[in-house]
Amino acid sequence: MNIEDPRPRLLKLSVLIMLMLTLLPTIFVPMFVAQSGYFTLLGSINVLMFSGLYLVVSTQQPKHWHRFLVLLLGLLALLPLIFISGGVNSQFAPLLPLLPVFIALLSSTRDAQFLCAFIVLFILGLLYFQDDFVDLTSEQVSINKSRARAIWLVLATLLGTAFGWAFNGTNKELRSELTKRAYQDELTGVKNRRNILEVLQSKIYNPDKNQTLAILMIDVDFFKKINDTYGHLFGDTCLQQVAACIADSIREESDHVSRYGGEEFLVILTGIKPQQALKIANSIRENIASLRVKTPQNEVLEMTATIGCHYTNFSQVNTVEELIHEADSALYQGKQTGRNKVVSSLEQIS
Ligand SMILES: Nc1nc2c(ncn2[C@@H]2O[C@H](COP(=O)(O)OP(=O)(O)OP(=O)(O)O)[C@@H](O)[C@H]2O)c(=O)[nH]1
Repeated sequence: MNIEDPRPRLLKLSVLIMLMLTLLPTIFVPMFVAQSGYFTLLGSINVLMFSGLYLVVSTQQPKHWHRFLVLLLGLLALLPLIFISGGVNSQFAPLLPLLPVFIALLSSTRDAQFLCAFIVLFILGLLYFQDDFVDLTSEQVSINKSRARAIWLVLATLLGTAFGWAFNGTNKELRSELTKRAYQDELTGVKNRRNILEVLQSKIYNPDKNQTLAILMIDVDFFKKINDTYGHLFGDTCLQQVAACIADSIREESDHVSRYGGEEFLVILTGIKPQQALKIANSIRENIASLRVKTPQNEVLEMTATIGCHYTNFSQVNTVEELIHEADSALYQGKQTGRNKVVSSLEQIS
């Protein structure tokens, strides 16, 4: 359960930006500036590469290797242009520090770090072998100026990578906080209603149809009276204790507990036999009944809960609503017939 990953959308947008960044200068720059035909040739090849890439990322489901393709084509587009236009003095060289930022946002911090190391070595190599390249711009630049530009390019690349790194760290924290808030009940820390409904939904629509399940709808008895007598804050403390008590009574690996709303909790027990389900339901009821909560007046409060239990098999379930309705009906029956009991669709006990 996770918030949607924005990177596939970012990837598509980035490829579109790269396409525009190659298409527009290839068309318009020759209209205003006299330059070698090689630039137009390389520009046209880049336009073709990015058009193809845009087609791939916009027509296919996002795949991990798309990000590497973007990285590879980005380098293939940029490096030859830099080679023929003056190395570290090229007008394209300032685009190099942007690449690790792009890759950090589109792929991962680790990929950005690798790319950063590659670009730094590339810049140093450009400076070292400066005189061995053909510079089609024929611009004369002193060695001191070239060194200064190389230093600034290296610094900008390192800073760009550090920015991507920091951004990804913060983004990861925010996303996990957002996921937690979206799926966890703030008061009790157990799953919230949305979360448990998604768990049920996924179990109904995914295979393993022969798996059995029991749905327990648990409602604290006379909770309004607790609130009215001791106040809402104390009521909240009681709900926290009940939630913890239910969580302690179920099997961590196969069962789920949620606060369905107000003083109502929904529990899912999976891959379980009917008698086991009733045993767990009953132990939850007994454990809640044995809770002792100290009131603000230093009294000791005892609580009870009524539990509606519906037992079935995923092959017999069509909708989540149908399941909830069955457990709700059993709970209603329990409330009508005295509370502090488990009422099951299989049999009634205690
Ligand atoms: N403290 C607290 N109270 C809540 C919360 N959500 C719902 N309630 C209260 O829970 C009470 C539910 O009352 P009722 O639905 O009448 O049920 P009940 O008093 O438990 O009676 P039965 O369910 O019939 O046994 C109401 O007073 C709500 O205000 C919450 O988050 N905190």
